[in-house]
Amino acid sequence: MSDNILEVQNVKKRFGGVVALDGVTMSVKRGSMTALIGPNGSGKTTLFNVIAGVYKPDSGKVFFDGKDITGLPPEKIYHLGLVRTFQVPRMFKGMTVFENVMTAARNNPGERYTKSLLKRLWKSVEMKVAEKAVDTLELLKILHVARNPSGAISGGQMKLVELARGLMSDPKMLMLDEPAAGVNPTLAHEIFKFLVNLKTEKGMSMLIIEHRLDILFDYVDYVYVMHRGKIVAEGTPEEIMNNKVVVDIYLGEA
Ligand SMILES: Nc1ncnc2c1ncn2[C@@H]1O[C@H](COP(=O)(O)OP(=O)(O)OP(=O)(O)O)[C@@H](O)[C@H]1O
Repeated sequence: MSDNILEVQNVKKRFGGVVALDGVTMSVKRGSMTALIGPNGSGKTTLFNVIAGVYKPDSGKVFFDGKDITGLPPEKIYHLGLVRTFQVPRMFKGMTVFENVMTAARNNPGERYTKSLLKRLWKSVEMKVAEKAVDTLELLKILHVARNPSGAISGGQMKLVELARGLMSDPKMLMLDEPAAGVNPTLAHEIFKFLVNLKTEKGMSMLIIEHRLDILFDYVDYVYVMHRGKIVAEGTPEEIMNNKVVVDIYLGEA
C-alpha cells in the first residue's frame, strides 16, 4: 500500500484563455493533515474540483488509494471514500439539521431499500444511520440543534453540520474547503482540534484549503502553496512561514 492516499500528477486545466491549473503535482500522505494555500484565484478550488471529479483535467492524472480516478464522476469518487465539504455549507433548507445529516450517509438505506418489501431490514439500517447521526452530532457538540431547521442555526454551527455530513459516509479522506471561514477564533481552533483528533484516532487523511494561516499552521503536518495555477512551495508550516517566495506572494510582490 502506497504511503500516499492521494497523488496528483501534472494536472492541467484551462477555462477558455485562463490557465487555472498549470501542471500541478502534489500528494497527500496517508493519515496526514495537508494544507493547500495560496492567494485568491491561484487555483485551489479548481484543483479540488478536478480531484473530486467535478471537472475533467485537460491532461494529467489523479490517483486515490492506488486507483486512477481521473475523469470519474463525482458520485463514484465519493463512493470510493473521497469526500469533500464546501466553503458555503450545502444543506437542504427545508429539513432539520438531523435530517440533513441522515441524508449524507453513504449507503443511504432510503435509497437502497425504498422499493423493496424488506421493511424491517430497512428499519434496522435506518436505526443504525440515525444512531451514527446522533453520535456524530454529539462528537461535534451540536446535538442540541439537531431538531432545528437547518436554516435557523449560526454560521459556525452550519460549518459543523457540513463536517458532520462529510463524516456520515465513513470517508477514507476528507477534502475541506475553508473549514474555519467565517467562524470566531475559538470555534475555529475547536474545529481544527476536532480534525486533529480525527487524524490521530481514526487515521483520517485530509486536504484542507484555508485562508486563516495563523490558525491552520498550528495544526497541519504539511503545506502546499499555489500561485497562478502552480505549486510554488511545499514543506512543513515552519518551513513555509520562513520561505521568501511565499512571503513575497502574500505581500503581493511575486
Ligand atoms: N468555471 C470557471 N470558468 C472560468 N474561469 C474559472 C472557472 N473556475 C475558476 N476559474 C478561474 O481559474 C482561476 C483559478 O480560480 P480558483 O477558483 O481555482 O482559485 P482559488 O485559489 O480557489 O481562489 P479563492 O481562494 O478565491 O477561492 C481564476 O483565474 C478563476 O477566475
